[in-house]
Amino acid sequence: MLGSTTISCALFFFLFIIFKIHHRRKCCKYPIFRDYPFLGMLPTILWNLWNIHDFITKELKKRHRGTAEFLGPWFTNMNYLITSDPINVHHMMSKCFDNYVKGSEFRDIFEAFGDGIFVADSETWKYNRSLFHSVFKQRGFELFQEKIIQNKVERSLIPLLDHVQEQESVVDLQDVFNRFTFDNICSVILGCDPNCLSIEFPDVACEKAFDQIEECIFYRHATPKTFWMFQKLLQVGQEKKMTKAYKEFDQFIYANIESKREELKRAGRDTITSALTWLFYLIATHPLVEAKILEEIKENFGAIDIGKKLGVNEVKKLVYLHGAICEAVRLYPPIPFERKQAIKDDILPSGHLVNSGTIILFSLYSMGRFEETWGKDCLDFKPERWISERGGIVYEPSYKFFSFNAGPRTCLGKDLSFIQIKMVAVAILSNYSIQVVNGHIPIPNLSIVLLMKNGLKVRIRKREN
Ligand code: HEM
Repeated sequence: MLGSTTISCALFFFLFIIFKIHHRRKCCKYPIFRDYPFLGMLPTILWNLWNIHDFITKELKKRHRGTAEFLGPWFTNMNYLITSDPINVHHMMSKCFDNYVKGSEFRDIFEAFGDGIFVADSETWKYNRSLFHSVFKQRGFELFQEKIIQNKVERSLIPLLDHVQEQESVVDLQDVFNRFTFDNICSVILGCDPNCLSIEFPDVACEKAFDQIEECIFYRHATPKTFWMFQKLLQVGQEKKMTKAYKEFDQFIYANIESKREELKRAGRDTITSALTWLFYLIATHPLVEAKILEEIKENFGAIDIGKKLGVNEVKKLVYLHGAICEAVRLYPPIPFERKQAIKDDILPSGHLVNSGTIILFSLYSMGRFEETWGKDCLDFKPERWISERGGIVYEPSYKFFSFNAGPRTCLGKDLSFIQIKMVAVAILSNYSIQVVNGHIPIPNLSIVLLMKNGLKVRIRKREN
């Protein structure tokens, strides 16, 4: 009797597995990886996690219109449609904007960002957006930023770099930029400068805590929700780190202001740090580009002495430098992937079916590296790409150059970012030459902001003006 029950159960189990495998194959017309029984496509992701952005790019390039489906382990909701097709981006970010939202699962994953503009949808988002818009688009805000950055460059950045070059020591430029942008954002939001950028390189617990939060959010994308919720309940693994970091970060914020501003910190600090770090890496490894940037600075402003500070209006004239920044954020987008969820069923221009509730992942990293979009030299660092025959800046539609998002949710800090990056780049490049330490290989980190895992180790030398 027991024997026949066991056999029936085993048969039922076997048939269930066959049915499930068959059903998943039928539903998933454009798989990105091999779909293993029970574990789905997760093993391939975990195996290649160390190199995830390049790996996904390579796989997407082989798929129809750079779009494919990812199925997570059985009985989880971890199913994504991944795309890097600009026409799909235009469809979801602009044409059918109302059908693609951040959604409640996004808010769960990004809970550390509270209910701010980055996670909000519909009316809450509209309200937040108009609030931020009214601040960022004021001329006074631009000038306020200009003053803060000029002060920071003159009083902290230049003295620190002078000190480093006198000592002939190696410095982590990414750490320098992190401290610079952290001081800057605290000055803007909190009205006080924590002075993290100083020759003592003080330990800043709050800053590290924020990096930790971003790393944990990245892992939540690569883990089934039930799994990370369970980890959170038991307070183990990444989730334990997340809670600790969150407490530390909150202590700092509450000690300084009453309302939380995590979202602005992500916008204003990490993205700029990322853009500056990759930009300097690319410039340091492309001497011809460096020479052209210096030439442009010289042509516009003559020889620049250490104390000379360029303002908003001056840096706007630097077209070649603008092209170099566009190239840096095209090849290394500070936010390497984005996520949306469909409200209703839809069909994408690429022909892929979207069911209500489908989660879409946009690989911004892959989008900057597609030959169909950027041509055969898509992997080259080529600021000339952004300069028109008449010497102006080439305009590329945001659904193609997606690093600052597209449609109604386009980044509100885009113009401000170019100004900040240019001011810092001119101050450094006109005073110092940068050499990446021999053998230092920049490895992208695993986080929601694309930084270098081991920083950017460089030596600096004073320029003979
Ligand atoms: C190189 C620098 C930057 C890059 C590449 C960048 C990129 C982006 C991207 C991709 C988004 C969409 C994020 C998402 O929806 O998940 C975004 C949104 C946003 N960014 Fe930036 N950002 C940069 C700098 C800044 C700065 C300096 C600020 C302001 C101080 C800022 C303010 C915002 C705001 C407020 C949003 C939300 C817009 C909305 O949802 O309506 N960003 N940014």
